Amino acid sequence: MTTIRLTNTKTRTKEDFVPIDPRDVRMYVCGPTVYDRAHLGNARPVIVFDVLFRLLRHVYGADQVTYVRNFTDVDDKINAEAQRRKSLGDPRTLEELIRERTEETIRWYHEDMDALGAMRPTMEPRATEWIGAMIAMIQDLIASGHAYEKEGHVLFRVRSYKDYGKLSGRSVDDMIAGARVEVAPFKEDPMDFVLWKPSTDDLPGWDSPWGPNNGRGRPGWHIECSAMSHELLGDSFDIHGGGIDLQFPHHENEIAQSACAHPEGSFARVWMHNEMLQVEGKKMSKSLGNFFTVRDLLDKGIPGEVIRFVFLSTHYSKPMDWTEEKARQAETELAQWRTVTDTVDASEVTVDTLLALSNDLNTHGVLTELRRLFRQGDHGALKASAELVGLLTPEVAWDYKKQHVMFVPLTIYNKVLDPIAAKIVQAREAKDYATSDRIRDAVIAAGYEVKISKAGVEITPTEHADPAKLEALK
Ligand SMILES: Nc1ncnc2c1ncn2[C@@H]1O[C@H](COP(=O)(O)OP(=O)(O)OP(=O)(O)O)[C@@H](O)[C@H]1O
Ligand SMILES: [Zn+2]
Repeated sequence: MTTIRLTNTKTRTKEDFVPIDPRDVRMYVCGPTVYDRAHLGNARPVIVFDVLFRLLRHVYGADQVTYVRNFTDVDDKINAEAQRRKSLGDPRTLEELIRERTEETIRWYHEDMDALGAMRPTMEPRATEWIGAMIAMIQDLIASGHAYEKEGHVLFRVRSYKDYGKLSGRSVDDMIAGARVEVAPFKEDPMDFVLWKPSTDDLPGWDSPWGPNNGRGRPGWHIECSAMSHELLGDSFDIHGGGIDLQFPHHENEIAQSACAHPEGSFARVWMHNEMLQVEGKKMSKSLGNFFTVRDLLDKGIPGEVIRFVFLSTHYSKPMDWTEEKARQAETELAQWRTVTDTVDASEVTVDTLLALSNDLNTHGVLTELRRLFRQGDHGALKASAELVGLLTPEVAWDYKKQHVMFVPLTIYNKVLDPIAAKIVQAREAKDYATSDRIRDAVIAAGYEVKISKAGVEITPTEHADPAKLEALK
């Protein structure tokens, strides 16, 4: 059986992945807070963990892998949007408006992530459906001295958990010095974080054992993931994932809660974090306002498969940018691959594809292998290997005869252009620059742009392109 190796953030090393139970491999990934459309950065963990899900299914069997990704549907940002609608005169109750907001956001999320070819996780629990489990877990934490109630709030006593900070490699004192921890009168220690907080009558709330008004309140964000992962995956499971921005405090807090409530278990064995999609060196985020949504790109006509390809071209552990140039190149390659695999049956995933992917999800290496298969004309293997990373599948099919990313309206003249590009490369390799220049000039005269670089020769039609003039050059 293939050995998968994954970089475990907890140990900071690449480790052989050994599932607790190979017949039931279990993964939890922190999902979105459903208050608005997903931005392109939010799509990165979806694609990264979709690729891992596909690999696990390939290695252990499609029915032997459970992937849970939650929806956080209780949050101040959701309430704020509902309140905004109410203030604009919507006659419905705040509860109805909140429900409407979360429902529509979940629907959008599914539509957008489906368009990127991401498989739906096995289970997608909503926080509001698991409040009972959260309350029970908080009660256990209070009973064992790891949490306390004060003024209707319940707080986790961070100093009661000696390993706090291990995941992110920080000491509690460093964290206090460096972090934006909220100092509040109801906290014994500034590091303590909220497990439960009171709710007013007009905001979403559930009865609880804590505080006045039947303890009407709502859970803190961190306890949601600890409770839902425990309910659905048990005391110990294999992989926990999310973006690196969640490592501290969210994941640190999840670990503290789960380890203290279920000391008999090991919670997640492997922690994996994807790096950020950036815009000019900064994390793409709602709060910085430097974002565009997945839907913006799809509406521009950029195929979801192209977006997926661009993400796969950078390793998940490296920051990356979105550029139109990357999208254009991705589209060109995918169009070529789709042209040759369209009527071909998938054969077998190649050994090199599996080796690259099993090596800590080296998706860039997989693309290199796919290029090799394309060049060698091994189209059945190209299709099978591409499908393993969610490319060339029917779910993300698009009209590849039409160009989408460039704004010049054109068809892709691969069949003519490829042999001409190859001739230029051959002439240059033979140092016959007179011939390569002659062909290049003729191609330009036919209305094409020619880019020659170390990576190869790229010919793209301009709006004046006249394919008939190329026939003689073939
Ligand atoms: N720029 C980014 N690049 C990669 N992953 C990201 C980026 N921004 C958020 N994520 C990830 O998206 C997932 C959903 O996060 P969440 O719903 O908390 O995001 P958000 O609150 O909409 O984002 P923001 O960080 O923009 O406020 C998390 O796994 C998070 O790590
Ligand atoms: Zn989480």
